[in-house]
Amino acid sequence: MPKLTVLGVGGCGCNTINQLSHANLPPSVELVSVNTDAQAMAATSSHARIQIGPQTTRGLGAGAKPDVGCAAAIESAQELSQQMQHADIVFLTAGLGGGTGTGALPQVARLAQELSKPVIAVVTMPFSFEGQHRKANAETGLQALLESANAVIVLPNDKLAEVLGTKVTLLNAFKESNKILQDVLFGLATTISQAGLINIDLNDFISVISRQGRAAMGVSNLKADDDLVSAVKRAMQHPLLDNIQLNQAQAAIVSVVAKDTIELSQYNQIGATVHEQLPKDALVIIGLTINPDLESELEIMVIATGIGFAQPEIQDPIPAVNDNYINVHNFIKRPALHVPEPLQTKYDVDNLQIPTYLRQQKPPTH
Ligand SMILES: Nc1nc2c(ncn2[C@@H]2O[C@H](COP(=O)(O)OP(=O)(O)OP(=O)(O)O)[C@@H](O)[C@H]2O)c(=O)[nH]1
Repeated sequence: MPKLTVLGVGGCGCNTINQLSHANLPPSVELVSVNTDAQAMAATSSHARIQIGPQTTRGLGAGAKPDVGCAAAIESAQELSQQMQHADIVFLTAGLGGGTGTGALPQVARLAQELSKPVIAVVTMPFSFEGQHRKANAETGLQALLESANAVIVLPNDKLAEVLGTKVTLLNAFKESNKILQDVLFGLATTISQAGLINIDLNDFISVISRQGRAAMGVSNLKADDDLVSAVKRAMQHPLLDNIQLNQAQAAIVSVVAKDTIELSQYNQIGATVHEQLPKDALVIIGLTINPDLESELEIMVIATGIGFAQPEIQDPIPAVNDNYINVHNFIKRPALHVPEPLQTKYDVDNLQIPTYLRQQKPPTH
């Protein structure tokens, strides 16, 4: 079974790993926490831990300096490479804007690239109220990452307030943002290892995710009397993702799970809707798995890759006051972000949930 290795780098990356470790992911997914901050990392639950840059940072974090994060990754390059060498696909995740994630993530992606591993990175951009300095750090880190990772999925933290409402707690908002990676991992791990009626194998995945650039990902399901075209579009436009131009995507992988009553016309419609959103010459791979016990009519997962670099958004939804105005950084520095209760959201949570067939799937036996 293909092995997916996920490295969460820095405070945000380790929060995500911690959350994933409670998510009952398939055994083919390996979770690794990577941090300069020894104390914060010790509180993260994962399969493996790598404290990077023990000489450079003495276990005390990178102090919001990306140069320090970068030096730490270089110092620990051997350990990082060893951890990734048996992976079939490498996932990287971090919050950009601080020191460790911003500086180390592009280095880790480069190491994975040297090992010829396909790399998907999922990163957050800081809230506007965290200030210009963090924002500029994050933009620089993102550019460096786009050069070394293949597919980069960007989640601007400002979208959390926009989509979830300003009353959502910070912990719940983070949980929702970290859940996107969880959905991707469930989708990928299960789809590649599952024999479908129309099969998607690891090589199909690699040919799609190897396209350099930004990426989009989403899942949705179709209930009785629902509109199929809207369900496909929902899977292609996750509300927490950065505004990206799907009409520039070079490739997409679409995994459809359906009851045995799926009609040929529905299958065609899914393909046609995905093609309509992408350039004419985009590579689209569609897999189909039949599951007679599915709760909904259909479940759709889409990953679109190779998207050109979108222009950064010009206006700040929340004006930055100064770098110390609200220090989210210190807030989230608390060890072991606990996993909060399910939250109420303004959008239709069902359409963003992990597909039922993935949730209900029993871990494969080796
Ligand atoms: N969505 C989300 N964003 C987070 C989370 N934790 C931190 N962030 C964001 O990520 C940015 C970077 O914070 P950290 O990950 O703590 O920083 P770091 O990479 O460890 O860097 P140093 O602490 O300077 O070594 C913050 O400015 C926040 O915008 C989280 O759990 N979820």
